[in-house]
Amino acid sequence: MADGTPTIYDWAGGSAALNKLTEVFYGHVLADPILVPLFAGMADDHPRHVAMWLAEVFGGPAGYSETRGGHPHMARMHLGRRITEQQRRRWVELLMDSADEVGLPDDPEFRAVFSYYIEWGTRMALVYSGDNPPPIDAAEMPRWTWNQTPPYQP
Ligand code: HEM
Repeated sequence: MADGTPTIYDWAGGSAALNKLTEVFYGHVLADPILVPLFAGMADDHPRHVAMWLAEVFGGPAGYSETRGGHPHMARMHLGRRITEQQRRRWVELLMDSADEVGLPDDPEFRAVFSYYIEWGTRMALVYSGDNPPPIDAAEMPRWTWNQTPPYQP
């Protein structure tokens, strides 16, 4: 960032860390009875695309917008999937477990901002997946910054 504060992407460990996270996470998703009905047919490169998305949201390279269709494509991928609250909760739970498993930073500031995005993003995915999705092109790519919890750098 301009003032020298690392981006959330950098703090997380960059693309290598996010790819590791999504690889491990979707492994758990495919083994989960509540989530597998939604993901059984997912593309092999789905974990890599979600890692690209997260990188961009958290202040890293804009690869998802440049090569994958940006926010409209992401939103469209959730249309009509009828995600339930139980599935959303499990998705969050498995992602947080995976964050621990792959050793994402566990300082309170990083985890707070990470959870903030994941809570919002999963609720948006549920909204897009339901009966009255918002217009696909109305939203911009979300960009998450530290806000109230800048990293603690002694
Ligand atoms: C912060 C939360 C979320 C993020 C960042 C996210 C991200 C994404 C992205 C980027 C794609 C498109 C990948 C591509 O470009 O091909 C996608 C697709 C998909 N998402 Fe999400 N998602 C979120 C929440 C959820 C939740 C809560 C569910 C269900 C419980 C879900 C189910 C799916 C499914 C089934 C697909 C299609 C997978 C495939 O067939 O390849 N997503 N998601």
